[in-house]
Amino acid sequence: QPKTRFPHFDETLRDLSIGDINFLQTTDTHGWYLGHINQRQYSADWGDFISFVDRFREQCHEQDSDLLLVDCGDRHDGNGLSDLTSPNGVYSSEVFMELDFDVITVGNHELYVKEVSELEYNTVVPRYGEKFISTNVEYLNDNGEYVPFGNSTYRYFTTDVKKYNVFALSFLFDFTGGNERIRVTPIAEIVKQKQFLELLEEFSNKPVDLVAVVGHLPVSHDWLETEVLHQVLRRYFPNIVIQYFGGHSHIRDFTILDNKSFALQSGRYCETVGFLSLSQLDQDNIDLDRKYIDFNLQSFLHHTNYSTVDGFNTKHGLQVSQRLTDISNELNLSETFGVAPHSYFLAGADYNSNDPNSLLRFFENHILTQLEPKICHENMDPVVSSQNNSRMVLINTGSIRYDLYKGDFNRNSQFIVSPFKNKWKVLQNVPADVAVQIQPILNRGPYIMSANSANQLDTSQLLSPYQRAVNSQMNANRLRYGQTTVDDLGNDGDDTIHKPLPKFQVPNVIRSYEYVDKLQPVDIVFYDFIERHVLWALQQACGDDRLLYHSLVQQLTFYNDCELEFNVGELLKKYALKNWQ
Ligand SMILES: Nc1ccn([C@@H]2O[C@H](COP(=O)(O)O)[C@@H](O)[C@H]2O)c(=O)n1
Ligand SMILES: [Zn+2]
Ligand SMILES: [Zn+2]
Repeated sequence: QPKTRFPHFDETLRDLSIGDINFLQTTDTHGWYLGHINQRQYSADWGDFISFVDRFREQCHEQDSDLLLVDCGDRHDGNGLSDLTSPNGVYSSEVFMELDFDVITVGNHELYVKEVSELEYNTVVPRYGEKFISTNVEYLNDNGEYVPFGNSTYRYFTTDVKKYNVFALSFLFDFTGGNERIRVTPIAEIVKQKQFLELLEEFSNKPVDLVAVVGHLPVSHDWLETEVLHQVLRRYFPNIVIQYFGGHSHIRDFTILDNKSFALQSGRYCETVGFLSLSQLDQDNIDLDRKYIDFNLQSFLHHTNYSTVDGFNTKHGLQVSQRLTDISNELNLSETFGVAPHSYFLAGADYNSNDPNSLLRFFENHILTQLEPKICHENMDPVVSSQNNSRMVLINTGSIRYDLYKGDFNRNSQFIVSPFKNKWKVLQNVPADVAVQIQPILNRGPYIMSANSANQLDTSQLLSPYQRAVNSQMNANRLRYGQTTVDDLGNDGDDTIHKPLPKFQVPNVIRSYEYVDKLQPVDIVFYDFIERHVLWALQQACGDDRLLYHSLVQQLTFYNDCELEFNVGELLKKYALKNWQ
C-alpha cells in the first residue's frame, strides 16, 4: 500500500449517533483487505479498519454503550489477495481473522468449491468458536455427518456494557450451487421444521432483549424469504426488537419491517462499513441511526475524533497493514501486465449505446475473441466442427466483478475484474438463425444467479423501492462521485455526501460473434456456470424442433482443457501483455 492512503476530501461528513447498543457490519468483502488502490474513497485497508474498530469501541464504552461487530459472508472470490492461493483464501482468511467478530456467518462464495469450504470450516469456524453460526447451512464432516456450518445454529450471549441478552440466528438465501459437502435448507422449509420451532420456543421463554439475524440475503422488501422468516420470528418474539443484517446483492440498504424490526445491508468489497445504533430497546419507539461509512481513513478518523493518523493507528492495526504488504509482495500482486489507456466501467458506462468506456463492450470486442480451443484431455471429444464454423463466446455478466481502471493493470486487477475459474463448454454446429436468438432470450429472462437452478431474480428487484426511486439529492455539482443511498429512512445514510455515480442497465449475458458469413453454423462457447441457462435458451430458440435441440445437446462438450489459463481473467491478461505495453 502506498503511503498516500490518507485522502483529504473537502466533503462534510455526517456524524454517527451512538446509541445504547451499536453495530458495525461488513459484508461481501470478497477479499478486498488491501483496500482499493485506484479509489481514494475506499483506500483504507483491513489494518486501518482494525484500528477503527478498537477506537470506536473505546468511544462507545466511554459513553456506556455496547459495540457488536458482524460479518455476513462472501469473503472469497474477487481479489488477488484471496484468489491467488490454492485453495483461495489462505492468506486473506488469515488477515480477516485478525479481527474479532461477535457474530459471523457464511455466504455462497464460501460454498462453491469444496476446498474453499474445507478451509473455511477447518480454520475460520474454530477461530470464531461460538460466534460463527449458521442456522440453515450444513457441512458434511469427515465422519459423514451433517453439522451446522459454524459452531451452532444460534448464539445466545450477554453484551459487555448494558448486559443485553442477544439471541442471534443466521440464514443464507436459497442457494443451490454448493459443493458436495454443503446442504442448505431454504428458509421456507426451515421455518416449518420442528427442531427450529422448538429452538424459537425455548428462547422465547428465556430473557432476550434483542434478536439479531445475521444473514447472507438481501434486506430489500421484495426479498420474500426475509418476510417469511420475519412472520415466524414475530410469532415467538412479539415485542422484542428483531434486527436483521444482510448482504449478497452488494448494495447499501436499510429497511423497516415493523416498528421494532429493521434491516441493514452494507455494500461490498470493503467500500462500506455499516453502522447501526439502537436505543430504548424496551420501548415502543426505538431510537435509531444508520450510516454507511466510506472505507477510508478520513471517515475512520472523523468518526473516532482523531486528527492524525499516527494518533489513530493502533499497534495491531499497523501490524496487519504490514502483513498485508508482505503478502502482497509474496503474491507479486503489483506485477504489471500493461497500462490501460483509459478506464472501463461495468455499470458506469452504457453498454447499450456502445460507449467505448463500457467494460462489457470491451470484453465482447477484444477479450472473448482471444479464447483458443485446445484439446488436451484424453477422454475429451475433439471439437471437429470448429475450424470452419462461426463462433459465439458467451458469458454471464455476473462473472465480471469490477471496473477496470486507467493505468497499471497488474496481477491483482486481473482477479478484481474477473476471478472465477469457470470452464468453457461448446454447443457445435448450431444453425445461425437459432444461435443468434440465445443472447436476446437470456437477456429478456431473469438475472442469472446460480449455476444449477432455475432460481433467478430480476436485477432491478435487488434494489428496494426507495433505491429505485429517482435520487434527487442535494446540490450535486461541487461534490465528488460516490455512493448516494436512498433507503427507508431517507437519503442521509451515507456518511460522505456525494454526487450520484452514473448507473446503466447491465445485461444478463454478453457475447462475441466471429463470422465470415452470417449464414454459417455457429459453435456457441460458454461458461459451464451458465450451462443450464444456455440450454434453456436453446430449447426456446429451437421451438418445436425438438430433434434439433436434442441432437445439439447430445454433442455438448468441453471446449478446451479448461485450465485457469483460459478463463476471462487470463484472456484479459493476455490482451494486456499484447496491447498495453
Ligand atoms: N463460478 C462462479 C461463481 C459465481 N459467479 C457469479 O457470481 C454471482 C454471485 O456473486 P455474489 O457475490 O452476488 O454472491 C453469481 O450470480 C454469478 O453471476 C460466476 O460467474 N461464476
Ligand atoms: Zn457477494
Ligand atoms: Zn453472495
